[in-house]
Amino acid sequence: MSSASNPTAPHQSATENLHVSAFETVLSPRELKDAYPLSAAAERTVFAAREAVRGILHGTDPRLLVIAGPCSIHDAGQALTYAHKLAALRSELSGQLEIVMRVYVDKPRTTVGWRGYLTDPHLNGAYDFSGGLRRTRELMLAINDLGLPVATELLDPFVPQYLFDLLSWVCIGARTAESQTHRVMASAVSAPVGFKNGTSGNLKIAVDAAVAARNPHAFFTITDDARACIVHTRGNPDGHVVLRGGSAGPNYGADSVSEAARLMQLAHLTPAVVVDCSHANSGSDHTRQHLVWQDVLAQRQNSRDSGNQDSSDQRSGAALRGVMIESHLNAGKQSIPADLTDLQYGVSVTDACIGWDETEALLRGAAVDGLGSKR
Ligand SMILES: O=C[C@H](O)[C@H](O)COP(=O)(O)O
Ligand SMILES: C=C(OP(=O)(O)O)C(=O)O
Repeated sequence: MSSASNPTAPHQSATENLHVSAFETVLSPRELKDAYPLSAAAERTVFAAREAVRGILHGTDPRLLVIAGPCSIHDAGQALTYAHKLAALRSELSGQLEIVMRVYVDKPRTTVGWRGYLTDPHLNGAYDFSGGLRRTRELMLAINDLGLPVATELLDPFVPQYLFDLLSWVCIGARTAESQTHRVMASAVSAPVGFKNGTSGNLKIAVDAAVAARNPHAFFTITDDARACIVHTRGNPDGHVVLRGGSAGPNYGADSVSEAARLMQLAHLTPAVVVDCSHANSGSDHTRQHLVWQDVLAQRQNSRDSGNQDSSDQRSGAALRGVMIESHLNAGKQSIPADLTDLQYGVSVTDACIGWDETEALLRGAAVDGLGSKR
């Protein structure tokens, strides 16, 4: 497989490339897929998980979608250790929960910071994209091969061409849900896509994004051979809303969920909501994620117990289809040290995560009768 070529200095004129220091070629999607082809086992995982997630979102499968995993991947070995644990729990709890692993490799930043395993796999600012693409595809394949489906945030508009076939659930994040580039890209995604509310807490951004992505579009991208092309899409019918809180505070409560459901209904979308227990819903304090988690479960329970079909509890519980947690092998977070041998094992290098023991306890606690079981 060819790899990235050496960076070349750009042609500079009075009006061009004034702020560009180098161009560097990168491997094509086909080269990457030839090196790491979709295995039969991974294809089965992805196909079945997408069907299951669609069933949950559209209300034909009563189980709870759970998206769990690190805020960001920074070490493939540690991610696989986590995946083995989660895969075992997924098969044990599959009657009640559809568990998908967060494998987030392209991180949006508020200003600057480490941009993720795909962009900077060596965590040193070298931006070895080709190495990051190889490592990411190899890791996502290995996780799918375990029978554990993969969820990720799509940030860079060309990256999906390299990974689409491995993804069972996709997120468009709070910083990009209002971006047309991301909305039209989502219209092409073969998996269900969740749109987050804006960092301000603006919920309409997410609903508008799902409406935009449901429609056909045409946009610039690259073919498998990395030629520039226009792709024409049919629209994604499985867009939904992910509530992550905002600058005014959390938005996981019954009133917020019910308002999201109302706006989705008005827009002729299936009212399907996923609650992110982290980010502004926990004030980025991992020790508070369990409070959000318990509230989501209580809303689902209340909805089942409530006789009043028009109550806010009933509406919110009925719309709540999924929950996301940021979870790693060990709790907390760490800064990336100058000497990478100083990294603590299994601890997030971006937002703080809960540890494995708490993750297992939360997942087992959710898999109780009455919250939705596969018949
Ligand atoms: O999910 C991770 C972070 O919340 C997101 O990447 C933004 O991080 P930052 O505000 O630290 O840049
Ligand atoms: C960046 C993330 O979330 P948000 O877009 O909600 O900030 C994330 O889930 O990693």
